[in-house]
Amino acid sequence: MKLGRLNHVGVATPSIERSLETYRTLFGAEPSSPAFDLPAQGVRVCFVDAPNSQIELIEPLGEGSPVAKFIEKNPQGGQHHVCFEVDDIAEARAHFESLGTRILGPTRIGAHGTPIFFLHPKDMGGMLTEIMESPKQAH
Ligand SMILES: CC[C@@H](C(=O)O)C(=O)SCCNC(=O)CCNC(=O)[C@H](O)C(C)(C)COP(=O)(O)OP(=O)(O)OC[C@H]1O[C@@H](n2cnc3c(N)ncnc32)[C@H](O)[C@@H]1OP(=O)(O)O
Ligand SMILES: [Co+2]
Repeated sequence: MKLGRLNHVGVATPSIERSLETYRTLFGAEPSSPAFDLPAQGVRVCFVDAPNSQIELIEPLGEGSPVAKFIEKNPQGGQHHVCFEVDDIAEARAHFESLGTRILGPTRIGAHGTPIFFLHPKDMGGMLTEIMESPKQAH
C-alpha cells in the first residue's frame, strides 16, 4: 500500500461561519462551495482550497457527533485530523488490519463522495488519520 497525497486537514470549529470569516479576513480566502450537512457523519462541512491541499472545516451536527467531545475540550476548535489518499481503500483497510492498527468504524462515503475510514490517533502518534480512496480511482 502506497501513501498518497495529503487530501485535506480537518479543522473542527464551533461555527463554520466564524471560521470562514477568519480565512476571509486573514487570507482573503473564500470557500470552494457553500457549507453542507453530512448527517451520516454527524458533521456540517465546508472546504477552503489551498494550492496543494484543502482545509476541511467541520462543525458538530446532531446528537452524538464525533466532533462534539473535541469541541467541548477545545471550545475554540482546532486541528482535528489529516486525510491521506490511497489508490484502493479495501487494500488499505486490509493492510492496516494485518498490522493491528485500530480502525474506527466501517468504511463509509466521505465528503468527496469516495470511501473513507479512520485510524485511531493512539496508533498514529496522537494524530487522528483519515484514509480516503483517491477520487480518480472512484467509478
Ligand atoms: C466530513 C466527512 C469526513 C470526510 O469526508 O472528510 C470527515 O472528516 S468526518 C470527521 C469526523 N469524524 C470522525 O472523527 C470519525 C472518527 N472519530 C472517532 O471515532 C472519535 O471521534 C475518536 C477519535 C475515537 C474520539 O472519540 P471521542 O469519544 O470523541 O473522544 P475521547 O475524548 O473519548 O477520545 C479518546 C482519546 O482520543 C483522543 N482524541 C480524540 N479526538 C482526537 C483527535 N481529533 N486527535 C487526536 N486525539 C484525539 C482523546 O484526547 C482521548 O485521549 P485520552 O484523553 O488520552 O484518552
Ligand atoms: Co475529513
